This record gives sequence, C-alpha cells and structure tokens, in this order.
Amino acid sequence: MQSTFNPSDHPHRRRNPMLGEWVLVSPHRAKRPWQGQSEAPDLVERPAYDDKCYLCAGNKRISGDINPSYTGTFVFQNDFAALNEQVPEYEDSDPLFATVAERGCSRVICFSPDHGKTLPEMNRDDIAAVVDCWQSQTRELGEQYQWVQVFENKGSVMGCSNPHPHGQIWAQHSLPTQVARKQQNFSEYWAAHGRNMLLDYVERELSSGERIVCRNSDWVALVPYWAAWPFEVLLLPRFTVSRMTELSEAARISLADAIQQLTIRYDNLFNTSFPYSMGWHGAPYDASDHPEWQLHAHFFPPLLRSATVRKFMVGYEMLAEAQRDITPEQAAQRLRDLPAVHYKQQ
Ligand SMILES: O=C1CCN([C@@H]2O[C@H](COP(=O)(O)O)[C@@H](O)[C@H]2O)C(=O)N1
Repeated sequence: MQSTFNPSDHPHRRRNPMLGEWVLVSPHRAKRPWQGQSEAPDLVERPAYDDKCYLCAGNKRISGDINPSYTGTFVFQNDFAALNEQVPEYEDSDPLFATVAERGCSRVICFSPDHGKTLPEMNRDDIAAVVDCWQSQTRELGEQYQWVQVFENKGSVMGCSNPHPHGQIWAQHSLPTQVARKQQNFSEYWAAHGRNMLLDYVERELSSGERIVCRNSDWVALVPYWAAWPFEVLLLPRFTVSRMTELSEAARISLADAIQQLTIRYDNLFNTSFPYSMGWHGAPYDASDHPEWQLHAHFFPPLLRSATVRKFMVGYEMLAEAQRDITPEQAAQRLRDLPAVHYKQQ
C-alpha cells in the first residue's frame, strides 16, 4: 500500500460547506469498462424556425395563446405551472405529516427566436439579453416573493420537454430546502469568521488555480472542490454581490462573456450540445441585506465519459452520499484545455 495519501489515486470524501454534505471521490474507478446504457449524442442540426414548436415566435402554444413575433427574449406564464396564486392558506405542523400551502408562479423564458441556437451558439450580446431578462424578471418577482429560482434544463437527457433554447423562472413564498440549508451554512460561516464564505472560497481557488475552468475580470467558472457531477461547475463573481438584481450593466456583459466561454467548452468536451441543468442562487428577497450571501450559479451536467455515457446518481448516491470517479481537478483540467472556439465554428 502506498505510504502517503494521494487524492488523485486514493478514495476519499470531500465536504461541501454550502450544503454541509460529503461526496465520495473514487479516482481509480474512471478506468472501468462501460457496457451499460448509452445516450444518443445530440448531433441534430435544428432550423432557426420550426412551425410545430410551441415556443417559436408567432406560433400557437398548447393553451391556444399565440406567441408574439418576438425578436429578443420572450417570457410567458407556464401553461402547466407548478405554482400558482389561487391557493387558500393552509398549514399543519403535525410532526410526521407537516404540510403548508404554497403560492407562487412559473414562467418560461425563450432565450431568442432562433429555434436552433443554444447559449454557446449565440453571440455575446444575445446572451447578455438573456442575463438582462433574468435580472428584470428577478427584480419584478422579488418584489412579491421571497424566493426566485432562475434555471435552465438543457437537452432531452435532462427531461427538457422542448428543444427551443429556453429557461424557466419559478417564484414562491417559502425558501426551498437547498436554499434554506445554504442560508444556515452561510450565516454560520459569517458568524464564525466575520467573512463571506464564497468570497473567501473564490480567493482560495484563484490562488490555487487547479480547479479553474475559465475566467474574466469579474467572473470565474470552476469545478468546485466538492463537485458531485463529473463536470459540475460553480460560476462565481470575483466581487461582492449578493443578488442578481445588484448586477451593473458591465457585470451583466462580463457575465455573458463568462457563460459563453464556459458553455462553448462544455459543447467542445464531446463535440455535442452538452446537456445540463443550471440555475442561480442569491440572497432571499426579504428585508435583510444578507452580507453572508454571494450570488452564484450551478451547472449540473450528467455526461461522464462521452456524448453517450452519463453519470447516474442512483444506488449508493441515493442511499449514502454523492459519489464521483474522476477528481474535480482532472475534470477542470479537461475543460480548461479545450478550444475557446465552438466545434461548429472550427
Ligand atoms: O405550449 C406550451 C409548451 C410548453 N410549455 C412549458 O414550457 C416548459 C418547457 O420547459 P422544459 O423543457 O424545461 O420542460 C414546460 O414547463 C412546459 O410546461 C408551456 O407552458 N406551453
């Protein structure tokens, strides 16, 4: 047995300080042969307009509403909303069957009228228009709700029900489970150290460099030390900002650049439209300033070793804790070394 511990060879656990959870890292497992399920690579070239698409400009949605001939982003109320306002008050604090009525809203944001262009294929100004829309929607909904969840499910393998590039915005009165847990851990870190956890973390990562994927003057995309998904990325600001609504125009433009750099690398990893679920977390919309919070985005991609082999969070991960094969450092290196030009433009 090797006398000294080597994190690139030896199984070990890493702790996620945002969620207070551990991840099992088993570096040697990445070498095992794969004879399981293969995902069909997404090599489909989509047209700029599809007359059967419910999200395309000018088309009729399932509700019978006609989409406007939009030329930028387009936001509509989800016709199958998971949350709505017409809910009577109800709360039962039974220790085994606690229940509370929840009110909110669900919206869909079409990134652009182009049915075939995902974020990595859009130009930076059009990505900045998506960022502006995230900000304006969050500002509007943050007036009424404590929590606004901006997210995108990209690719059919992520359960995305419509290929037209889009995201969703759900807003609600309660703090969802993951957010409440972050609130607790950020507050405890602030109380113990008098500093902001993610500002400390981003400084440590920038000085180490080994998990950085790409960066610009305002933002850094990195594979977090405690990443669970193989090519999971945390997108962090290098400046103090606790909510999406506080981003200046310059910070929104540099964010569009960071998103473009990251998602191009993602597509270049396996020369396919790289599936992921992504979303933003920032301070809740309540009366506090929340100096313990930093705005940040998570990218959770399922692919593991090719356009057709994905990681499954099943078995051990459902019963014990998240587990990964390649280390975060190896994943970051793979992404960092990829070309900055999209494979379709090469
Ligand atoms: O006519 C439609 C089609 C899809 N939708 C909504 O668009 C959303 C697409 O998002 P997903 O691809 O992430 O499922 C989905 O939640 C679905 O309910 C409408 O609201 N109206």
